[in-house]
Amino acid sequence: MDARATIGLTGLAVMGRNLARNIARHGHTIAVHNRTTAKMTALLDEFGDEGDFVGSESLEDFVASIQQPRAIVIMVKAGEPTDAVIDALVPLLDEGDIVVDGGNAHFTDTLRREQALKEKGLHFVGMGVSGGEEGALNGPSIMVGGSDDAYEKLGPILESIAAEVDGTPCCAHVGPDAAGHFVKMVHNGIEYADMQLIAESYDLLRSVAGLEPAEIAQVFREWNDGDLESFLIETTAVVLDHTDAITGKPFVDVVKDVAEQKGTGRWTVQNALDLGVPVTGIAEATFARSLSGHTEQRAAARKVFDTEPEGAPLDDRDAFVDDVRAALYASKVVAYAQGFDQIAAGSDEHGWGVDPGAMATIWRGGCIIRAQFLDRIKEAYADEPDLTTLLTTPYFANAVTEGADAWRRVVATAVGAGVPTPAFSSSLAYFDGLRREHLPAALIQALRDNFGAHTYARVDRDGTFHTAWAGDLSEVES
Ligand SMILES: NC(=O)C1=CN([C@@H]2O[C@H](COP(=O)(O)OP(=O)(O)OC[C@H]3O[C@@H](n4cnc5c(N)ncnc54)[C@H](OP(=O)(O)O)[C@@H]3O)[C@@H](O)[C@H]2O)C=CC1
Ligand SMILES: O=C(CO)[C@H](O)[C@H](O)COP(=O)(O)O
Repeated sequence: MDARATIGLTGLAVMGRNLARNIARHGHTIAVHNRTTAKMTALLDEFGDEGDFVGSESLEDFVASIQQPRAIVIMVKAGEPTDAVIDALVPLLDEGDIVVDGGNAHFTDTLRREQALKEKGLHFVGMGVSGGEEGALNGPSIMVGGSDDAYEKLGPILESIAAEVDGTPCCAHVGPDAAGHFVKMVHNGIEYADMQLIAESYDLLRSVAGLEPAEIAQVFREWNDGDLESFLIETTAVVLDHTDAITGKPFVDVVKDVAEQKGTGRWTVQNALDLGVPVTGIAEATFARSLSGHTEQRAAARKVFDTEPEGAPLDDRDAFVDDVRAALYASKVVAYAQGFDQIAAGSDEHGWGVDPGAMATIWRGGCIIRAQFLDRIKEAYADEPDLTTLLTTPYFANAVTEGADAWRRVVATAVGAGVPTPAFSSSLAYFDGLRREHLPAALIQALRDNFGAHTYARVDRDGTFHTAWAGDLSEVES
């Protein structure tokens, strides 16, 4: 077998197939393989003339067709399938070869795999890829974790196929081992929050303002001309404008209101709990998907609680629409600020040295959460690399301050009308929690000390104290 491919890719479903075409279109000879051979031959039949592909039916021939040191990208289902492919590949590889997992792996799996392959003299790269089917083909955002040596070989190929914004590729070496998959996980968490906020805006515009989907699509198109400009806002307009061919109804009305999830949002929340980072927007977005799936409970509740709250009539529909826009923007700022907090905390915990400004830079193009305001986040980190929170930087502070009254009116209106807005409400609560001088956490500490002698700190002196609640109420320093 002539080893002429500069890179190999196994796993030719939607993502892998398009990523392989993207690599080939950029002049790299690529070896391709899939467990089920038909996907490989279909790729060559349909798109073989787009570049230089080397197709193999067996994993042995696939590996033999790649120049050493080999770089092999795995694009298969995350979890056990990825382990199965790694286990089959490793015996066929040579020291110094690079195994790249481009799937949505849990970062702890990546830590484990990186360690195991390092012991065999192999590089393991955890690579987050965002952009869906279209991005994979025309330029995704790529978050690479792994050794410097591995990036030295892979970087030029990956940077050539990534999206570009202002001449900068949306691809970065995020840090060692699992840094890339960690950042991709949080990216997906932010994606959950972004989508939930958009969904809540849609619900309010429809249920409270009484707009039809096509009218809401027009609102989203207008919003996309301002600060909210982003892939998801633009895509929402496209989806809301779509009419179902079978029923003639708005497409959104024929889709079951049960949101599924593959795991990255849940992992983000689980990890945030471990790190102690309040990612309230992402958590509420994840729970909202779970709630939508509890169809039996929802049916039972609808039977019992079948009266809609009256709510206050809207005085001015246009003003309400504008309030929803401001609330959406403020809540979105909170969700991103929380996500960046989690990236910083994860990076500290694992010693990855992630540059948050670089993440904002590579998310500006190619990925699902690409948005105009990522330029602002990039600038904020350039001005102050060790930011305490994005929320207090001048641009974002101004955005939430200006939007705060509208945000409160929207949440109050939603509560009055019985329209659930968990992401709007929790983002506002987070903002208020941050900015208040005194939090009721003082009472929680006092209660903990009362029932469990957990101790507390005082506002007026250093030290740790306990009150003898069951005795004479005297205080002792502990
Ligand atoms: N879809 C998307 O928008 C995005 C997906 N991702 C991630 O990229 C990866 C690929 O996603 P996608 O293209 O959607 O495909 P899927 O996640 O649906 O995975 C299908 C691929 O996995 C292969 N596969 C499954 N089990 C095994 C196994 N035990 N051994 C060998 N191969 C196996 C399939 O081979 P076969 O054809 O033989 O069944 C097929 O090539 C996933 O990890 C996904 O999370 C990342 C970003 C976006
Ligand atoms: O990684 C992605 C985009 O960046 C995928 O689209 C992601 O799998 C979507 O997640 P879920 O299916 O949980 O909504």
